[in-house]
Amino acid sequence: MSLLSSTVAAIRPADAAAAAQARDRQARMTKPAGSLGVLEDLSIRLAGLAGECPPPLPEPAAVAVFAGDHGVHAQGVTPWPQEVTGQMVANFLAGGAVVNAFAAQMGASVTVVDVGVAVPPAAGAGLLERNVRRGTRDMTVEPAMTRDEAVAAIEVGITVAQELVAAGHRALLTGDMGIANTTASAALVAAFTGADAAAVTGAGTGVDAETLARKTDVVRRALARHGRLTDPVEVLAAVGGLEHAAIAGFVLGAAAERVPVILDGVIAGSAALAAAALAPDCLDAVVAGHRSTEPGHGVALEHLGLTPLVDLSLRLGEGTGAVLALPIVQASVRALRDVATFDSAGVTEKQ
Ligand SMILES: Cc1cc2ncn([C@H]3O[C@H](COP(=O)(O)O)[C@@H](O)[C@H]3O)c2cc1C
Ligand SMILES: O=C(O)c1cccnc1
Repeated sequence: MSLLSSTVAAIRPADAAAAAQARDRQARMTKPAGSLGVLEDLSIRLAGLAGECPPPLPEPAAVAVFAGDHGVHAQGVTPWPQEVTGQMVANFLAGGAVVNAFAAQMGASVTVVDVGVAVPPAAGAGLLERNVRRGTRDMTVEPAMTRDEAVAAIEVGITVAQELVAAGHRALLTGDMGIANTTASAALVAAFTGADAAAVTGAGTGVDAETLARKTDVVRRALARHGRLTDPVEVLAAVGGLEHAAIAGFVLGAAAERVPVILDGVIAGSAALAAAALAPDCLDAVVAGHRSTEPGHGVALEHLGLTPLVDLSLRLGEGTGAVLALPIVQASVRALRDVATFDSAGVTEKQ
């Protein structure tokens, strides 16, 4: 059996008994019932995922930044040159990017994975070199990847998740780097949700009105070029990116390991649509870290039935929004684990 098939087969639904235990404990903790709002639901979900109440604290945490380039860059969908992807990979490794600063603040490690960079930096300390090909093909002309390339990139993501869990991590966070990848993200969201190109295509790194119109047309042409696709791997291969495929695999790998995975922005949201189409139960492991300003991100989250934890008008990627949500996820478990009950603390309950 392939790694993808065995991983999908290993994904099981949440444990209802552990979730019920967590729900019961939330009602007995020394606070008015329901007063922790979304954090109560989150702790119940994480208990169901772990199959025990309380679940393990989601730490240590690891961000995996998957980097890849895009043939659709040739269509003028972003003002940034393609070589910025590889240059930013070097910046992540040197600790100089925003995700490094946020990860240092939150006590998370940063792992950088070259799954499809066109011009990678010279082999540097710490880079996971798992390059499947040096960038995708132009989706407006032909499928961005072959099916085999898409599966290989998915399996890179699964393997990285397995390696991080084997190293002791108990929270996985998605990160991305890939100039032009908001175009592929928009195409994936449209393909998986049926939304119109105009409803899911956004400004990305900050394109002008003319570029946004061209980008929307590129997404529309790519969707028309590939027709209606139903198989999730075919969708990824047609209009996705190597980092999208790897992030889909990373989500599946985390779910199979029953470790929570916190999603970043539109790149992760669009990749999660593919993961959920391959194994719907993987969503029990998924936490939406934040909502980015990209319109396709809100559409993806709604389709997945996920509520983002923070909404700070970020539009960066790299894993930054996922890292900001990490302490909220950790606090939800800490409360379930450490807060006394009315009985144990001798606090009188309401009449
Ligand atoms: C310096 C720099 C750092 C970044 N960090 C993340 N992105 C983000 O922007 C890119 C997607 O936007 P678009 O589709 O408009 O090209 C991705 O690489 C994403 O991670 C960056 C972009 C730049 C330029
Ligand atoms: O939603 C995101 O994460 C995003 C938005 C713009 C550019 N890069 C990433």
